[in-house]
Amino acid sequence: MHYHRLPVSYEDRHSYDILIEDSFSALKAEIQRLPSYYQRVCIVTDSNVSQFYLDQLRQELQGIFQQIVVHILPAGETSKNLACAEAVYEQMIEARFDRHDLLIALGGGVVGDLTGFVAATYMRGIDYIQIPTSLLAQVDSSVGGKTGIDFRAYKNMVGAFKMPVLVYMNISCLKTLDPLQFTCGMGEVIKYGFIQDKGFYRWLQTNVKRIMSRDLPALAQMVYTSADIKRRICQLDPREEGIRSHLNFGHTIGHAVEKLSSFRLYHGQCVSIGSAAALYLSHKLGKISTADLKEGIQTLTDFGLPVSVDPGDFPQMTTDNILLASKSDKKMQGDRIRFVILDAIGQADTYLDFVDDDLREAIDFIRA
Ligand SMILES: NC(=O)c1ccc[n+]([C@@H]2O[C@H](COP(=O)([O-])OP(=O)(O)OC[C@H]3O[C@@H](n4cnc5c(N)ncnc54)[C@H](O)[C@@H]3O)[C@@H](O)[C@H]2O)c1
Ligand SMILES: O=C(O)C(=O)C[C@@H](O)[C@H](O)[C@H](O)COP(=O)(O)O
Ligand SMILES: [Zn+2]
Repeated sequence: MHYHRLPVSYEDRHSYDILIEDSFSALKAEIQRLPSYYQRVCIVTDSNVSQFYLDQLRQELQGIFQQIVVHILPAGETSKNLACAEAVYEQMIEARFDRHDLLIALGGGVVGDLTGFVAATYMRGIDYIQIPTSLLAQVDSSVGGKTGIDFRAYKNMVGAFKMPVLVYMNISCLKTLDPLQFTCGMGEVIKYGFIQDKGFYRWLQTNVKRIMSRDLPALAQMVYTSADIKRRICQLDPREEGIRSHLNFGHTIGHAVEKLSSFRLYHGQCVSIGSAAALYLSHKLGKISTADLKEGIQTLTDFGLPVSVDPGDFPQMTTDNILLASKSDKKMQGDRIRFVILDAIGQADTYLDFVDDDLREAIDFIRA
């Protein structure tokens, strides 16, 4: 049994726990430990995850709630929009949900971000629990309370910070994740090595086989270390006023590529491509060696991640379009991009002084 409890404290007097388990069996007790009593719950999930885990979750929740409502979204990024959020509001209004009821997000980052956003906005805010089932959601999106939706294909353009009351991870769920989606999660995992923890980066490099074969103890260690790194950063800076921006490593050009692919490329793949560009720029500044750059690219590749886009597959991915889209992400300071670079492997910083030609060079590096 893998059992870890990681408390996340924020804004002086608030906190929630992250539970890392290998089943759902401790969930009921964890909900009963929460300080509030909830009459009703709405489980938001998607069309894939519901087939694997909805019945199990319902069983676990028997006897805690007077009513269990379920909302199933079509799986995938194209559901992370206002219309899908509205459909959840409608169902909650029909079932007469009020602020004392609860939402549960059962699924990947799409379900988690959207459910968190509904929780932040329904009647000006109700409680929600994250039950992340994808690797990406366990290592990243379920922690830290960044919630939101895409708006007119702009990634996460509308959203709110809303902390969950509990994050419950069952790492056994990772067994049913398809290989491509598993790889996507690795894009965010490797990010933690790059920005924060060289020892973890080395551990990942020496454990590729165990991780890719989903050896449960290896996954437990990896999910724990990742969630712990994210937890520590979010505790220091819950609203991204400083160090939390380091979690955006790979995301400026990554979000641009994700948008221009019309979400045909997955978030984790785009983070990997964006990381390759950010490694290139860190090298250009003389912060990391040529060997570090090559090794970084190799590490991403070893976990099956892409490090470039083929403009033949995506004709709209011109250098200028990627540059323009990078500038329309949320990380502008005046007319300059707040770009996350590495000072060294395991140490991130932000840099404001890239000119368009620097960025074009990095974009050309990832346009294979
Ligand atoms: N809020 C944050 O801090 C944060 C952090 C990182 C990413 N994100 C967001 O998260 C989203 C990406 O999350 P994702 O990669 O989990 O995508 P996702 O939610 O679309 O899940 C990926 C796919 O895996 C399926 N799936 C999930 N768990 C499964 C399981 N256990 N077994 C079988 N299938 C399963 C889903 O149905 C989906 O088809 C993006 O929208 C991204 O912007 C948010
Ligand atoms: O939690 C954070 O902070 C992150 O930046 C984590 C990222 O992996 C995640 O993709 C996040 O949603 C990006 O945030 P955004 O503000 O750039 O949309
Ligand atoms: Zn991300």
